[in-house]
Amino acid sequence: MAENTRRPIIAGNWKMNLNHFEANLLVQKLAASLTEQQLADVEVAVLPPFTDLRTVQTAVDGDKLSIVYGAQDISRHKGGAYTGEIAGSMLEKLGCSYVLAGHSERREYHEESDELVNAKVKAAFASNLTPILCVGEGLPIREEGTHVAHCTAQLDAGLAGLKPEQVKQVVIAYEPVWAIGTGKTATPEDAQEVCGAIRARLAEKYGAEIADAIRIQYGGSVKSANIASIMAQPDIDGALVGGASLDAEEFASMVRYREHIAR
Ligand SMILES: O=C[C@H](O)COP(=O)(O)O
Repeated sequence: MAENTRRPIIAGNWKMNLNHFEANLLVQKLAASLTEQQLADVEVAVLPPFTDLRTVQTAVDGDKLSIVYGAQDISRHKGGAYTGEIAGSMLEKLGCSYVLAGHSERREYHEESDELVNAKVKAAFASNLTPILCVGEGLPIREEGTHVAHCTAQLDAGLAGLKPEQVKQVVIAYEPVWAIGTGKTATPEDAQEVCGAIRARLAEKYGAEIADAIRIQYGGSVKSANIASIMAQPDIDGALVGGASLDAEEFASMVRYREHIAR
């Protein structure tokens, strides 16, 4: 396997939290808590609700912050009569770099199918956005022991029909549903098992060069106290953080995860 040159990516998914005043405050505090070097070493992304995107854009552009941002969802449609939907072109215009596709909360509460997730991944590329494709198993599947097959099937479905050069850019987020917001983190070994299987599957389908370039995040109750052991795993290149990303100090401390290793 080639040397790992993947730049870690730590993304904060704010979910349905923070109004635009609070969004501005959090981004400012986050930037003030990190040095340029720390922001160069780790790509830091925030994924606010749609209603905060303009505020985040203004803060990032105005102060030339080395933080990127994106959205939590995207419409499969390009535009038109789709009440409540947000098109990729609108996100692109707001300077978004990333968009989540297939987060388990969308799959579960909004009945998003693999086919819809795949359409959203393609919609992201059509508007020059990088999709963060989320995969992960619920507790019954974990207990049954079919979690690896479940996640690789979601991976295959999410990436179906993409060109290899597009696949190479995708970020994959492995989030076991039973670990999201529960305080119950997967052990680093459990997380590595699935992330390693995801990379092996990518290598099988698209070749080692592409598989080695793709960044794979772990998500599910990640916080400053446990991030270092997760990031130490060979196939984990970042974290998708929910609750702990709403606290600027805590999130900044996660970005500095290497310091936790050094201790
Ligand atoms: O997108 C983030 C994940 O759902 C993880 O959320 P959490 O860190 O609150 O468990």
